[in-house]
Amino acid sequence: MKIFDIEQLAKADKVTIEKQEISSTELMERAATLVFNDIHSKLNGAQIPIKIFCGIGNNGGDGLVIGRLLLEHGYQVIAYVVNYSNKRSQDFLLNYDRIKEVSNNWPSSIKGEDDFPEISEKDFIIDAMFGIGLNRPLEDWVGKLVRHINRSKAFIVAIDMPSGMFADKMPNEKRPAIKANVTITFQSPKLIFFLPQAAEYIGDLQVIDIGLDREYLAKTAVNKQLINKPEAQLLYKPRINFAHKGDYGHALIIGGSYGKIGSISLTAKATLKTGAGMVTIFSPKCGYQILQSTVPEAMVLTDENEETLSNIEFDLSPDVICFGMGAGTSKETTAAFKDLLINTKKPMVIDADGINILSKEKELIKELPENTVLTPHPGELERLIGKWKDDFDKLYKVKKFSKEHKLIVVIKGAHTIIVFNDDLYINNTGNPGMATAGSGDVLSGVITSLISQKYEPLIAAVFGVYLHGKTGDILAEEMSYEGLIAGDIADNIGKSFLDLFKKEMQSEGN
Ligand SMILES: NC(=O)C1=CN([C@@H]2O[C@H](COP(=O)(O)OP(=O)(O)OC[C@H]3O[C@@H](n4cnc5c(N)ncnc54)[C@H](O)[C@@H]3O)[C@@H](O)[C@H]2O)[C@@H](O)CC1
Ligand SMILES: [K+]
Repeated sequence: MKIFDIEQLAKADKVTIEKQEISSTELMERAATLVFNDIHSKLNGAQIPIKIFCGIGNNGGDGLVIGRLLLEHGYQVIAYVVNYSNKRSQDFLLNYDRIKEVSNNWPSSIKGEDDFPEISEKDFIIDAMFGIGLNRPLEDWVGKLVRHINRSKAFIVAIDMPSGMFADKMPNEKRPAIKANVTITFQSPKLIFFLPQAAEYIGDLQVIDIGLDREYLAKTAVNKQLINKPEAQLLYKPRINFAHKGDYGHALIIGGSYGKIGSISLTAKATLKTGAGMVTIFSPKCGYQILQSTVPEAMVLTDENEETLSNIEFDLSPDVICFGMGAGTSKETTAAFKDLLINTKKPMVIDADGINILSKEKELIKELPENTVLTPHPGELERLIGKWKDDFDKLYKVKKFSKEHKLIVVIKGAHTIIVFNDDLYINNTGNPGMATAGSGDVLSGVITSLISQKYEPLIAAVFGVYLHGKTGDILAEEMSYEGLIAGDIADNIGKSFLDLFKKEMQSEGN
């Protein structure tokens, strides 16, 4: 799914109004009716106090339409107009008149702190103060109202965006924004919704298709994509009949140290389970027996050193090399990694201590082959590119790093983001159950495996992250978040392939 910029969305509204020959009021009615339908289906007529905070622009207009529809369906609604400016939008004014027609309780106006209503924990709040039109800091008293609403602990549904949130700046103490339980957004999610620092403001995200002009949406180029099943399906390369294991490549997994052999064992297993034709593991000597018994399908080569890697020599020609899991960052391992980089120019995936070594020995970064995939978790990323001010600054720095070194960076997190040049691919699978030891080692194996099967490294990273997360989602349903461990993900990657083309269950009666 494309993720559009705010300007593109505003343009899409305009184009839609022209091409569908509808008024902006009709488009607002359409959008707000869809939100109403959703809320109505969940509340199902429940007589709970609903308080709607409306701005004076079109986001406020949405709030008034939702309020009118709720009143017409017998809900208890109080609408407030947050009077932060005198510049009311046309569609706000029109809908202000319309809501008066269905209720004697006219919307009351909030002009300052004295007008703040009491909000109980049991209230249901609809936040329609600001949407994508917010373009300057909130006035002091409006910020206070936002904090007042947040403090209430009431259930909050934000329309289009949590009010106070800018599309390109993180909320913070000085820049307050509504902390919604649910954000219902129109047509396209906004990038900020997927950044970790915004998570506590967004709550559960729902995207509503309000029927903006298909042609405009299809033609307009974006550099941000959300990866769901339809996008992942397009990345899959079907297998041919009569294939043999050579067709799916030979992956070499290098890493491990005394006490950390499990990491490469997980990576190797995931590489095989994702479909690589052959896997060889290179580890310190102490890994030999463990690896031969835990991953019998893989071949094992060992370093002359017992406990850490010191000299990575092999007499084979792998299609891809994955380096770093459990390797440590000792002097000798660093030297061995350096030799490996200088002597081989195979496609590479670098994880964990591989990234830590690159962070310490920055000149080694230029030895990485173009399109190498790096898979840092936040701590590793910070060591690699330095501290960032906020998540936007982080993305800026990673894009710069990617362009400068021609590398693909997989920023691991709740929504893992794959960065290549200025392009962002935001993954939408995965769950908190996957925050478990070794989950990253498995991901490296999945990506390595796809490269070995001749997927382009960027596609391998995007598709691999999707499959890894999807497997976690399928397993969490079977075994809970708590019960899920990395080995389960490695063992069950096949389920995410099966799921790719599985027909969704028809609802009963269909
Ligand atoms: N344009 C359309 O056709 C549609 C728009 N829709 C809604 O319209 C919203 C955008 O509406 P608007 O562009 O009117 O903007 P908003 O309603 O988000 O903001 C209201 C207005 O306040 C002003 N403003 C910005 N920052 C301010 C501040 N800090 N203090 C005081 N005033 C400030 C701006 O001039 C802005 O136009 C969307 O988020 C969505 O909710 C939906 O109804 C769908 C259709
Ligand atoms: K809002």
